[in-house]
Amino acid sequence: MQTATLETKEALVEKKSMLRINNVSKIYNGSITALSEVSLDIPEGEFVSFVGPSGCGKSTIFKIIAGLSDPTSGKVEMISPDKKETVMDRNEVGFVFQHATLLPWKSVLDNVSLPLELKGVSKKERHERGKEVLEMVGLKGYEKALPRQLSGGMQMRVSIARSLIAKPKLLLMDEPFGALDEMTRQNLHYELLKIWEKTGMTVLFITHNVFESVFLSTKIAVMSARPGRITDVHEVPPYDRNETFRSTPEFSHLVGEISKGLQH
Ligand SMILES: Nc1ncnc2c1ncn2[C@@H]1O[C@H](COP(=O)(O)OP(=O)(O)OP(=O)(O)O)[C@@H](O)[C@H]1O
Repeated sequence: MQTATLETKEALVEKKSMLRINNVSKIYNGSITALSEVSLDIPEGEFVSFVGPSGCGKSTIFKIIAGLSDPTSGKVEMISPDKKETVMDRNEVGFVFQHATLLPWKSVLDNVSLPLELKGVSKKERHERGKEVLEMVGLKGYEKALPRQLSGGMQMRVSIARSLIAKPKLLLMDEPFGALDEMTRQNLHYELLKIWEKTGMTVLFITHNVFESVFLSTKIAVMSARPGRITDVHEVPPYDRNETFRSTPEFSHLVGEISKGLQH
């Protein structure tokens, strides 16, 4: 009798798709082709980075996924894990931008709770949940602080906490660490990976930093200059995401491959 090893069994269980980008093109003002026939299938729970030159349409893809912009042709399907039908429910999508965009007059807790306030959730409930997500991003004790009293890295943590409060299934992060210094950025890499592992969310992440993409992702989509196309998709093998990984030959090899792909 043949018995499959654990790895073989796991390989046989195909991961469910969470997002299907089908032949998406986007032409702005009838003349600027930002995206040309972009297709990508993203299984549930993946961490996918998009790297590519400035202006290749990375933010445009995110806007289309979030339903903030319509594709000129093609479609994006988001498959909710909880429901049978294919849905594109904006409530299940969280967004984090490069700048924290916090309201300066509101406390950290009120900033984080804002999405629930807008939905009419009671103060007691949204503050409870706000405290939970602040703890997740390592900001317990800063509930009453104002944004100006925090460093850039801490403000970004608040922004991440705010995106988590509605428990998104899919988190879109558009160069969230681009404005931060290297040490802060690396610390946030660990925090983000912990959150990703704990929540099981699918994360899509835009970055110009190839090292960052290799460190964080399970999959990396490399894009060409305008009109943006996906030219390569790299799978990052499972590994322990710790400091040692950054100095391994596998890490350097992947960084080299992706950097080469970006030059084409
Ligand atoms: N609303 C718009 N109207 C017209 N052109 C636009 C609009 N939004 C984006 N573009 C153009 O579409 C192309 C893709 O823009 P997009 O912001 O998606 O690229 P990107 O890869 O995210 O760039 P960056 O890395 O610099 O942020 C660019 O040439 C941009 O100028």
